[in-house]
Amino acid sequence: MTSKKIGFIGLGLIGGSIAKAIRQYYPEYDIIAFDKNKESLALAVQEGTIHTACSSIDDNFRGCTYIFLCAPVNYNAAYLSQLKSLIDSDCILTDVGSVKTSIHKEVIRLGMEESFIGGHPMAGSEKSGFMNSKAHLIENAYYILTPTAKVAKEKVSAYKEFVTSLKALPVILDYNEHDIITGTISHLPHIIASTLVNFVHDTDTADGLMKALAAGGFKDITRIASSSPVMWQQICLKNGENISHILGHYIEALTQAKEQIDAENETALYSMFEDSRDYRNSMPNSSAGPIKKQFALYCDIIDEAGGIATIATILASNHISIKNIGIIHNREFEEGVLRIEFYDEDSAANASKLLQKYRYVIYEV
Ligand SMILES: NC(=O)C1=CN([C@@H]2O[C@H](COP(=O)(O)OP(=O)(O)OC[C@H]3O[C@@H](n4cnc5c(N)ncnc54)[C@H](O)[C@@H]3O)[C@@H](O)[C@H]2O)C=CC1
Ligand SMILES: O=C(O)C(=O)Cc1ccc(O)cc1
Repeated sequence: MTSKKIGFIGLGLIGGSIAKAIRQYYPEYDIIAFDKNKESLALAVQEGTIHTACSSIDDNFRGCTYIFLCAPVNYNAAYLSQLKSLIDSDCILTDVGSVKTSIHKEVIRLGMEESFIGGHPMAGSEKSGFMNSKAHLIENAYYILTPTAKVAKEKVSAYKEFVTSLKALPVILDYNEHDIITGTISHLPHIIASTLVNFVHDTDTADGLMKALAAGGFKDITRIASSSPVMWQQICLKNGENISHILGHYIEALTQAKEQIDAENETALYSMFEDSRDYRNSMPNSSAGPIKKQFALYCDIIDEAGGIATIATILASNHISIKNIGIIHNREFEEGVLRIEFYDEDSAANASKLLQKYRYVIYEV
């Protein structure tokens, strides 16, 4: 296998996760990175994810097979001009930004279309930073590619194959269409989550009862309100036109709901909840969606010191890796149960069998 050099500009949640996936599947590749956060770079070198921490976008980036732009969207576009003189004709320049039209316009303006294939992994979370990055993050997730009109078909095929080899699912889209679709299914929900959280903050009682009583439903639909403010500020600025248009339609939908409530329109209100339930339930629960399928099981544990450690030891000694573990309390599990999340379906199934053998009560929801 030939060793290749891959460059990263921005090594946070997404850049770090892709770099870790490359390290896992291509241990011989040379990975270099520049990030304004020196601590992230030092950690990445220390963990063996990257070989070279660059202090700027310098000559180290010459000779890269792929360069990934993984900073917030404004910065990705701003770095293109610096890269122009560093890349050769074989290099595939790509990004992971949540908005595509703005970076494509800059690529066209700079005459870099032959090198650029836009990218957007539909995976991630409200967390940010290299310390939260994981090699598994993009596994089984759709990975949108937006090639320019002038990039060679061979480059697109090679890049598609590379994305597939990292266990993601490439999907080719036009960059304008991308921004309308993600504006609706990703940018709008983030705005709804943030405005809803701020609305509760602003209208809460003096003793903070709303905050204290907020239940599972509120928390389910507002998880993403904890996302990076700089990232979302830049997404809103760069996809502003689409988002404004989509928000306008969404406000009409809210107004309609208000009218149905004011008119006590029983049929319309029932239909609203029936339609949403049916459509939501028809969405594939497989991992091929913006939010990856979670492979979790729930387990009753004896409320005593060391209970979690015992389970973790049983699983670890059977080579089953835990992705996440924690006690949850909600209406479904009033007493509180241990939720254990795994990286894949097989691990969850094996863990369930194993723990039942040890007489644990397991719920698979
Ligand atoms: N967070 C998510 O779930 C997803 C994010 N994206 C996109 O990925 C990109 C990165 O997002 P995350 O990794 O989540 O954010 P992050 O905040 O975890 O990482 C961004 C990294 O870029 C670095 N950075 C910021 N400004 C920089 C600059 N001027 N020069 C060099 N480095 C700089 C930061 O230090 C940080 O390490 C964004 O463009 C975002 O739109 C795409 C898919 C999912
Ligand atoms: O955490 C979630 O559910 C997300 O929606 C993550 C996310 C954030 C930004 C993107 O461009 C894509 C995915």
